[in-house]
Amino acid sequence: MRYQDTNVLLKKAEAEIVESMNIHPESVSAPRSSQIAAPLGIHNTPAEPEPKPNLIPEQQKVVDLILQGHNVFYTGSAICGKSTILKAFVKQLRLQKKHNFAGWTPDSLKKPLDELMAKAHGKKVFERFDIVDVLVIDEISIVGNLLFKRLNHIMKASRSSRHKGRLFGSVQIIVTGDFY
Ligand SMILES: Nc1ncnc2c1ncn2[C@@H]1O[C@H](COP(=O)(O)OP(=O)(O)OP(=O)(O)O)[C@@H](O)[C@H]1O
Repeated sequence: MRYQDTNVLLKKAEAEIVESMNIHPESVSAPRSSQIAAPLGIHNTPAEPEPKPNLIPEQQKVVDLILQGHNVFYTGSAICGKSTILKAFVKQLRLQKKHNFAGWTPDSLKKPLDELMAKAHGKKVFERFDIVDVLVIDEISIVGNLLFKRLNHIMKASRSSRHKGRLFGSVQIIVTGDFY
């Protein structure tokens, strides 16, 4: 989006300069256009990745609560900065070597509960479940209540004895998304 905007600006600036210099637009070749644009500080180079924005206090507060280990649900209208929060705390959790991936796909959860329970007791999945510290669920508006309940059920049953029976097997739950 930003890259497109830059191109529009570049074209506009070029047209204005061409007009003021009384040059016929078709006679302006590509290399010349970049020479014209450069003095204006507009460069026709590929877009660089956007720098990470500094979090505003509300965003930082959510990140802090998550890093303190709270279960958090945060929401807000489209493009209000939810993913920016997510990227910030996932980065921090990774630095703390916390595991946040249980290895499930949405398809896994379509399977019968018994099958999922049995798998969750299998060595590999069990090990993965057991080391999970944080479960992050994005786009919560498309996650049905039943799926959420099943997930709780399976995690309660599959985590090792010290976490067994506790809500989501004591895994920290972060939920985000919007309903707009
Ligand atoms: N604190 C901030 N300062 C400056 N820009 C920010 C800040 N937080 C977010 N942004 C910018 O706002 C835009 C939208 O942010 P983000 O993608 O995090 O929103 P979102 O709520 O996740 O959007 P969506 O609802 O589409 O998933 C991005 O370009 C992002 O870089």
